[in-house]
Amino acid sequence: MHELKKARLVLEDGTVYEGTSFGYEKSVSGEVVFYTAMTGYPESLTDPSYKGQILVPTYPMIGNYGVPVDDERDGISKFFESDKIHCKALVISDYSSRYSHWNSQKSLGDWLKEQQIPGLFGIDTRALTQKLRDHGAMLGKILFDDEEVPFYDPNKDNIVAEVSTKKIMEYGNGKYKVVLVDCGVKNNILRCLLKRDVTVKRVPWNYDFTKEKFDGIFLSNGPGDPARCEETIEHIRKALKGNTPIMGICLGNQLMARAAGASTYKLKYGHRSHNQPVMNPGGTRCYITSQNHGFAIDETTLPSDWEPLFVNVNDGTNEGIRHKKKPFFSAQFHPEASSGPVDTEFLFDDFIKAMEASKK
Ligand SMILES: NC(=O)CC[C@H](N)C(=O)O
Repeated sequence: MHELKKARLVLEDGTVYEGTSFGYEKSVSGEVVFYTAMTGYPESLTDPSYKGQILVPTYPMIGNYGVPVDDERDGISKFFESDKIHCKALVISDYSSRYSHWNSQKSLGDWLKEQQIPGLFGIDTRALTQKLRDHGAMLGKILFDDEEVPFYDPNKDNIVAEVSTKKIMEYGNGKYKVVLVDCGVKNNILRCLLKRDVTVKRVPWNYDFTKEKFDGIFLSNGPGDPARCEETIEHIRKALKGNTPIMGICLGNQLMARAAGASTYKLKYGHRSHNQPVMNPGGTRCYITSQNHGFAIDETTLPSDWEPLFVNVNDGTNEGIRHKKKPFFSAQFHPEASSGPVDTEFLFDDFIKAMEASKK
């Protein structure tokens, strides 16, 4: 039988975990982050917001439902969130080489090999997660044999430029014309817009959309530190002077805040899961949300014409903002939730209503 290869995960504090390779055999480095969702690895691996990160799911059994077929509808992948895997590597506890699902086409290990992404199993991901929770997010590297690679911090680079579309793309033929600023957009944002009678013009992260007329402006999710997206922030700052409705998600929320004059900061270890509770400040209803972020808005720095829209019930951090008078709002969590609970998809309806109201 083919000997399974061993490899090491080395953290910046010197901790070493030994695991067994089930993906591509290549030494890599990035920011090590954990997520506690039980399902959704095809969606998470293809989420451009994980660019530069080594992903650690805490759920112990991964791979058991394989990898879906790569079908398209209207030019958009049906089951993936983008056209490739974006994270640097996957570190898990137990790998299921035998998989079963009506829609599966290949094993997770084969997919990782094809996409040249390393995967390690046999690592105590719960112990690793406790370490990351105590210490905060850490840099790490996966090393094969005697290979050496330097530590790499994705938050120091403008990685949005690497995942954003290089060319302008148009989708749908709906009533509302929306410009989608692609900072690393997840496909489900496109799907959620298109099913609501929208025509989408998808543009690169640094495209000056303020020179054209749209019914709405959409700011996507994306990887890395929002402070690195100065060009996008500059364009949003101009758009905030007008009245065209703007909605933002995750990185889009952070960029909206920075354009408004607020600041963002890095959370100790971030929110990555399917069960993050959020509430409207002073509200009575709780929404369960899907999240994947390491940065957050410092609510105390919001200018007086803005207000918090959602707050995280676990740690009290800000989860969204809105302008007090103009139709601008954004969420730190993922209302498009792929994967994850769909409690907050109504925010897309709110965006449509805002466009409808501003057309009148
Ligand atoms: N999913 C996202 O858009 C993430 C936003 C940002 N990169 C963060 O980690 O906070």
